[in-house]
Amino acid sequence: MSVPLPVLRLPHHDPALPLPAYETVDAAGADLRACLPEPSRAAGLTLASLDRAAIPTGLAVAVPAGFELQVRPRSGRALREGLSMPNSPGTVDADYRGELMVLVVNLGREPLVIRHGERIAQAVLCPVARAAWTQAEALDETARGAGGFGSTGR
Ligand SMILES: O=c1ccn([C@H]2C[C@H](O)[C@@H](COP(=O)(O)OP(=O)(O)OP(=O)(O)O)O2)c(=O)[nH]1
Repeated sequence: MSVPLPVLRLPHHDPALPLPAYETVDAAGADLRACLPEPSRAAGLTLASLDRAAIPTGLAVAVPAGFELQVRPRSGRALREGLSMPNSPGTVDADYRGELMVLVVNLGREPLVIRHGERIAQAVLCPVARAAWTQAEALDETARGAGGFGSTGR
């Protein structure tokens, strides 16, 4: 299924950077690139261990109603360096028109550098079902009941 997703290059977007793209035919996520502010473009942005930052993409999107865009970490740098997202998966709502941001956290022990133009996260377009929250007096019974948190197999 291919869903049109309008994407705007904001005025500070670096035109040399490509729009998000799927790297393989069946990739679920399109990679998002860091679009750093001009002063940090040459050196990149250094994140100390356990530091967080909101990384701009320079892009805004209009997610169609009935969908959300999930922003997720990429596995490679997560494994190698601990580059993660404190809000993973980030939720981009269908009515959001601000800049698409990637919240990152350095879970590694060493500082890491986010470079301008680097692919720092991936965006997955997902259908959303909205719940009609209705107050109830009782819930139907199930075999699991209130068991959870490792209750099975004991
Ligand atoms: O990784 C993310 C997460 C969110 N957003 C944008 C789009 C989203 O629609 C908006 C609000 O996100 P969220 O609902 O997660 O934030 P909140 O803390 O609940 O704030 P709000 O009260 O604005 O909803 O921020 C991003 O650009 N990247």
